[in-house]
Amino acid sequence: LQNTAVLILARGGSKGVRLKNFQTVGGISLVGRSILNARNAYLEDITVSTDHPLIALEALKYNARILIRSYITATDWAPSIWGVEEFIETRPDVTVVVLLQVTSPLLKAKHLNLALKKLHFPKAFDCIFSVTRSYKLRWTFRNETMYPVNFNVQKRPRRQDWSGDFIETGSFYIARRKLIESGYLQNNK
Ligand SMILES: CC(=O)N[C@H]1[C@H]([C@H](O)[C@H](O)CO)O[C@](O)(C(=O)O)C[C@@H]1O
Repeated sequence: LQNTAVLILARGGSKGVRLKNFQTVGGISLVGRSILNARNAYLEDITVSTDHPLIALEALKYNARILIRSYITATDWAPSIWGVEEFIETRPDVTVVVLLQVTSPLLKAKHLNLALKKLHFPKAFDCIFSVTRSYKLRWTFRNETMYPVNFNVQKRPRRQDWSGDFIETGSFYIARRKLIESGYLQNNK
């Protein structure tokens, strides 16, 4: 049986927008929105990992659990996986982690549910994350030269010629414990 937990990483020290995770969209804070999104997807085990008292209070207001984030995992240079690893260390019972990013407040509970179903069917996948399909033809600039990234200039694909690229939306990352324990949120399985 799977023990699915939602994790929301919401540190206080955001660089771009001050106390970003506490900012509101339509009168509800980003942290609050993530918690409500999880709950609307029938996920009850919700933890907000933070290093900031105001964010912790906000999370409590929505009846989420709090994890006091360590200094290291709350720094500017810490990747999310560190915060996820810190969380599962405190929760040996958890087998699946749903990482919700507060920067995607418009996530639909329906999509989160579909993703969770996909984790188990048609087979047991290690991870599921949110992407959008893109047919945009991309170029990169390296060593003073432009290079096509995802197509061949001599054989430019038409939209109907290929299945496109998948771009992470950053909305959610679902991963099984064993994958996280190996140090990653994603693989191709
Ligand atoms: C799970 C994860 O890796 N989250 C990372 C996200 C996603 O890569 C991005 O949302 C994808 O669109 O980007 C950051 O917010 C960023 O670059 O500032 C850092 C954060 O650690």
